Amino acid sequence: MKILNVDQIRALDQATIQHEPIAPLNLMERAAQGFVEWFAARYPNTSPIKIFCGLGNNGGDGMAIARLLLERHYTLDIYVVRYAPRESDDFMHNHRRLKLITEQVSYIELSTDIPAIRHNEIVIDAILGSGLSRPAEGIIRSTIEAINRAPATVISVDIASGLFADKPNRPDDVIIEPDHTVTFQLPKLAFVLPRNGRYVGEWHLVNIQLNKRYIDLAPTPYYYTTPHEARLLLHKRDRFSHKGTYGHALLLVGSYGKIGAAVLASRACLRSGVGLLTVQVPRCGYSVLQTAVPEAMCRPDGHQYVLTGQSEVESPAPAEYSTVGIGPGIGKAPETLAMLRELLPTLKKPIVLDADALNLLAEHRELLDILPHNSILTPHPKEFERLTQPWADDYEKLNSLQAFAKRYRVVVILKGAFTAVATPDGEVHFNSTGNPGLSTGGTGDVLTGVLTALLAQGYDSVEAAVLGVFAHGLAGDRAADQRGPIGMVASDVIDALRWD
Ligand SMILES: NC(=O)C1=CN([C@@H]2O[C@H](COP(=O)(O)OP(=O)(O)OC[C@H]3O[C@@H](n4cnc5c(N)ncnc54)[C@H](OP(=O)(O)O)[C@@H]3O)[C@@H](O)[C@H]2O)[C@@H](O)CC1
Ligand SMILES: [K+]
Repeated sequence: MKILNVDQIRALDQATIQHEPIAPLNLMERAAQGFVEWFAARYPNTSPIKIFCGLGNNGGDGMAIARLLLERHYTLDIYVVRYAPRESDDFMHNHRRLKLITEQVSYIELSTDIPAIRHNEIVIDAILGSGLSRPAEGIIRSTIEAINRAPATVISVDIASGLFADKPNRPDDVIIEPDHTVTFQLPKLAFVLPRNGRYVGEWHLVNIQLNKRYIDLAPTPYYYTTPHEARLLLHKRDRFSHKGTYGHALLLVGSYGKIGAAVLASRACLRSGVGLLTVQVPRCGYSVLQTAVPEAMCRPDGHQYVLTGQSEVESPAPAEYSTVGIGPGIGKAPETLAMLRELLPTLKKPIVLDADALNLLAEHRELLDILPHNSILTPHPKEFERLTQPWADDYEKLNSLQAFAKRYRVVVILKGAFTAVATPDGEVHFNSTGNPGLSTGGTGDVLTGVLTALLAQGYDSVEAAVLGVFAHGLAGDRAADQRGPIGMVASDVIDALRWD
């Protein structure tokens, strides 16, 4: 699913009006109906509601929503924040229509007009929408502050008032902090950026049949992976396939005290459909791995405690495997750095790099230039910062992510809520699965195993990254259902992986 910017959203609105064709007012009505249907399904009881409307089209939506809620017999106090002399045409029309069925519309011009909000109330925020052109000031600011102070449930229409949809706010901007945002059809970039968490809450999409052709043609680097899209990426298994069909992966993982990471990555790789798996661990990990992961072949490293890449066991060179996954638990020993230096130039196919492999790249940046093109890097934000530089806000981080992936022709998976997959072509795919329970030791090792398995099976790097991140997050969601987000551990995520 595409994520469009504010100018495109406005043009999409116009394209829908022109080509459907539909009158602007009817499109607003459709948006309001969509919101009210969502609302009624979620809050069937008539809790008292306070709705705050601005004077633009977001306020117009609010006026129409107020009318539709009254028709459904909700108990409603309606407020218009009169911050300017100007009102949009569609606001005016819906204001008039509302006044035909109720006298009870109050106007907020001074702080003393702002009502007290009680804890059992629901606040609907329709003050400012995607037309925000400057930070909220004056009476809008005071109203937002009062709503944020209130102990009520807050639901924003389209976007929290005061939040820019596609560019950074200033740190001292006053923005609604909703429990839910109900937005129209497509997510906004602001929704998937971590620092906006409190200004978005849980967000929900309401389909209002905006012009499909415009959406299909609109250029954007930003996408949000839906379950349907993820499923389309999944390769079907051929009935006549055999284990050779699904590749032979090599994992270079583990060091003394971190053999667990090797076990997790290996188990996840096997649970993600790899045909054959060989795991190279330092000698101290040999018995552990052979016992904990009997399905994998193990080639013990020549070194007792860290990886050097040497092995006493006869086996093919890493370049002969379908792919290689390097990083979980490897540490940063000089021998391991030397291994990386020697290994990288020999590899021609994309590989997966994680954890200390990334930290070694950050400390020895010349290695970045010899990464096989289309390799997948899986940093968390701190690791990515070490690879690049600190950022002032999420938008700067996003630019830096896109620039890095393009420059080194790699796929970068920046982990977090709405994990971002940046491609060498400059696209970013935000993931839709996962939960805070995944912030626990070992889940990154699991992801490395998953991605290594997908590359080994012949997925291209972008598909592997988008699908792998989605499936990993979904497994995390299933694990959280079973165990709760606090009690779940990385092994639960492996057990919850499913590929159908
Ligand atoms: N696109 C779609 O698909 C659909 C969109 N729909 C709805 O339309 C909404 C967008 O409507 P919108 O463009 O009228 O914007 P909105 O935010 O209501 O108001 C802008 C007004 O406020 C003003 N203003 C801005 N910032 C300000 C500030 N800090 N302090 C004070 N004033 C400020 C600004 O003034 P100006 O910048 O011109 O000076 C302008 O007058 C969208 O969020 C959704 O709810 C649905 O109905 C149908 C489908
Ligand atoms: K709003």
